[in-house]
Amino acid sequence: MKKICVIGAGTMGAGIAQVFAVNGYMVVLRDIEQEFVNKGISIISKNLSRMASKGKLEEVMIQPILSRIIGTTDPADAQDCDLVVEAAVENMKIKKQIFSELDNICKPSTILATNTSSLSIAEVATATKRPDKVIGMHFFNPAPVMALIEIIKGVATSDETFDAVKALSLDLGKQPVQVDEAPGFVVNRILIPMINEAAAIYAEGVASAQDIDTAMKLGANHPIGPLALGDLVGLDVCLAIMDVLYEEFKDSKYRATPLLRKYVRAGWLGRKSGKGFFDY
Ligand SMILES: CC(=O)CC(=O)SCCNC(=O)CCNC(=O)[C@H](O)C(C)(C)COP(=O)(O)OP(=O)(O)OC[C@H]1O[C@@H](n2cnc3c(N)ncnc32)[C@H](O)[C@@H]1OP(=O)(O)O
Ligand SMILES: NC(=O)C1=CN([C@@H]2O[C@H](COP(=O)(O)OP(=O)(O)OC[C@H]3O[C@@H](n4cnc5c(N)ncnc54)[C@H](O)[C@@H]3O)[C@@H](O)[C@H]2O)C=CC1
Repeated sequence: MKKICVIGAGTMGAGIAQVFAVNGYMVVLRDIEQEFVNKGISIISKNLSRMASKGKLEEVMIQPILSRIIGTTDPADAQDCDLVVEAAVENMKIKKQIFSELDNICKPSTILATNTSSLSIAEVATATKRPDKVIGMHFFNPAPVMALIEIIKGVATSDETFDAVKALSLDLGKQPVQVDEAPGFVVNRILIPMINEAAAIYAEGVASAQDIDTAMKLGANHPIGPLALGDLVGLDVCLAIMDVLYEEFKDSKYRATPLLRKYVRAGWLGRKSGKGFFDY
């Protein structure tokens, strides 16, 4: 595989595009508005400069890496890509629309992957005529830093598709883990309910947001507190995951804390909106 299309230039799409470009792949980075594409590319540029300032990347490499990323709003630019990684919003209806469009645009051999946090790969695949080539390729935030990729097979995903995505993940320097489709896969089924619980503790006035995060950093050796992590992930994404877990398991332990929904309704999404549990 040489040419990758990343759909969505947001929190994850920009990071995923960076990972591929740094590893020598050509990347088409597509979003629905040019300003979102531009913002994604500027975040990548800033990250590369930060890496260079820390001696993690030769300054002279920045331009060649950026030149491998083509920003676009035109869906047709995915046409000659060997793999698509979709990182648009965590909404099944929108993902199915995207996959149906990609199925008509991309060459028959193209693998269509989704970076979904929790949604059914099998259901996304029903929007295409190539369910054997639809797979979950789940990067973690921030994608340039986190080593894990959960590779999630839908019921119809072929072994050939799985093997190709596993080999690609290793080529990116990542550590793939095989997951058979289940709500929330592995990490999110454990991690996001923890964030939700931290929000509940905060809502009940048990401790301040800062102290909840300090407690978990000092008491559980987490690198970042659960509320700051929720702000990093995006409270909209956290809420979407909790709603999927609750919908799929019908178990009240996955009920989203009302405060989380209130913040999302207020547009308090965390880092990406400038305010969540903390101000940015
Ligand atoms: C929701 C889903 O579907 C799945 C998910 O992603 S769940 C969330 C999973 N992610 C996590 O749990 C993140 C846990 N947090 C951490 O690991 C760390 O807090 C962190 C890596 C995010 C930041 O680390 P930190 O030590 O607090 O800050 P900092 O020193 O600035 O960053 C450490 C390194 O990461 C890099 N970095 C930090 N944030 C970055 C970003 N957004 N993009 C790129 N690089 C970043 C820094 O440049 C630095 O790199 P070097 O070590 O090469 O210098
Ligand atoms: N935020 C996180 O920590 C993680 C999120 N994910 C998953 O990755 C996906 C993206 O999440 P984020 O990057 O956080 O979201 P985000 O909200 O930061 O970015 C989503 C981007 O998709 C774009 N978009 C929406 N509809 C589109 C379409 N039809 N075509 C192209 N682009 C479109 C939006 O304009 C936006 O720029 C979601 O499925 C999420 O669950 C996976 C791992 C971690």
